[in-house]
Amino acid sequence: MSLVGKKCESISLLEPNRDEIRRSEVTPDDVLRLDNITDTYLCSPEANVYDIDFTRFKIRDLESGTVLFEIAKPPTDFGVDTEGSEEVPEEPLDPNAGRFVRYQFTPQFLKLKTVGATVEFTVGARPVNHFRMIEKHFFRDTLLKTFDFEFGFCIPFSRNTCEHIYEFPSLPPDLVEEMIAAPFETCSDSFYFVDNSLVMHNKADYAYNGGINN
Ligand SMILES: CCCCCCCCCCCCCC(=O)O
Repeated sequence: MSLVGKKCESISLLEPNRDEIRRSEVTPDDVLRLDNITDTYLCSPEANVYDIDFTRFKIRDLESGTVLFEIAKPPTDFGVDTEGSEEVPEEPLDPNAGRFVRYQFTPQFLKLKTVGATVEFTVGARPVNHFRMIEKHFFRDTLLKTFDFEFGFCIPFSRNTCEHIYEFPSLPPDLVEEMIAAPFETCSDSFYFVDNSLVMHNKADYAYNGGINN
């Protein structure tokens, strides 16, 4: 299927296969070809039939070891119902909650050469084969770099940790200045595939003006 440019709204799903897994038609090759940030999410939250749940994320500078960002998901959040007698899971109001992250870094971040991103995640009852993330970073209409990371195989009900190495692209100084001056116009799409089927799509945007008049 063609997913060229920003016109990515109409994504259909195949009929459930014999395992009743709805496989997305969006392939790794489709997203590798994208030359702009998508206007929409290319799969629904329900596409995550493997119950992959990111529980911890850390970014560190590999040269100095400095931790630049760290977040951990609190244990499963339960609310109390109006009777106060029984705990019931809270329903998120926005179905896309948790699919978008906003990062605020200082200009020094753009001088880094390699960053390690450690992610911890759990998986549900199904074995997860060929878990792969393709992540595309853009500034405005310019593709800065595509990262393609393999998580490999995960056994059912496992908790997994791995660190992926981001090698920064060489950015011209005038582009760096523009990125610093234009907070949140740098953004990324992260596409997660299991067995070449899109199961999750997350988005992020970035400001690199931390510490400058703010
Ligand atoms: C400036 C272009 C290269 C940028 C490399 C950025 C490395 C930061 C890794 C953080 C990505 C997290 C993405 C997410 O949360 O979905």
